[in-house]
Amino acid sequence: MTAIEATGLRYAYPDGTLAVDGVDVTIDAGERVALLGPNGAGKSTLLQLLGGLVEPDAGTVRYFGETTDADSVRERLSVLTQDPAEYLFNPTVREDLAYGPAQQDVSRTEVERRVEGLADRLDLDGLLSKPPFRLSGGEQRRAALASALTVEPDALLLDEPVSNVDAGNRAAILSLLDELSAAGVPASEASGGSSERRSDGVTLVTSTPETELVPHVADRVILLDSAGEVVARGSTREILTDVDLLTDCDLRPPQVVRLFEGREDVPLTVAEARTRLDG
Ligand SMILES: Nc1ncnc2c1ncn2[C@@H]1O[C@H](COP(=O)(O)OP(=O)(O)OP(=O)(O)O)[C@@H](O)[C@H]1O
Repeated sequence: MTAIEATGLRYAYPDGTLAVDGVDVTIDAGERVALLGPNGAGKSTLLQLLGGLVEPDAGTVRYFGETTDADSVRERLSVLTQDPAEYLFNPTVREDLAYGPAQQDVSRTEVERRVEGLADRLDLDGLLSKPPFRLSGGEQRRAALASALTVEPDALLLDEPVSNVDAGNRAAILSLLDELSAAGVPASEASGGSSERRSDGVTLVTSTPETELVPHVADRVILLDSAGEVVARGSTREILTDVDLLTDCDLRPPQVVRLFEGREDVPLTVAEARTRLDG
């Protein structure tokens, strides 16, 4: 099944800046895709168009093969922009995390279970009773991510999910995303709950200018250049090992790729490199 199918997307900001021009994107259910490109390439704009937060000037986006009305699938689609304040508007972090599922037909006990489970996974336990505007920038990002996950979406669109997040929390976020996409296990179940298991993993679309992040969140890459054109599509391996292509797009290839450049089976991550060196 197709999770998101976009054709001919075009969007110009009111000042005339053409951010996305004629982009087609098809993302299958359960896929992990990265929108990779330098600053200003149009990744955030494209992500917001795909998530139905912004109306395109031209083109359409179809969700789950069913509808072009993003609002009718809001329960299945979570979009996390770069601005945590868009998700944190209640008096406390706990209420922010509970807000999404509370709008749906989810029991109070289940809402509470999801909130506690995600707070535990994302190191927010001690912050639940705080007003969100009193959190640090990195804490706000984690709280916003948690609030996007408490609805247990089928598709998750994330704009630079680990920017401004420290190493420990980055690892926690990546491991949570890995579980969600790999097995489709809702986060609350991962922390000991009992909700139903999805047959597919969560569809994950991540926008980032960071090549090092891509192997952790995507199996496929849509590469944009600084002019906002889609210049390549391919597997994470194909794109990340093409050093010239990345450099032409003003992106830095992963350090480990540079280190092993020209050899067979270039590792994409330090963990892969270590396995190779040990093996
Ligand atoms: N509100 C706005 N008004 C006018 N132009 C904008 C606005 N927001 C973004 N742009 C422009 O649209 C283009 C695409 O911006 P976008 O934020 O989508 O890029 P990006 O690839 O996400 O960049 P970054 O990696 O820096 O987040 C850029 O040229 C940017 O200057």
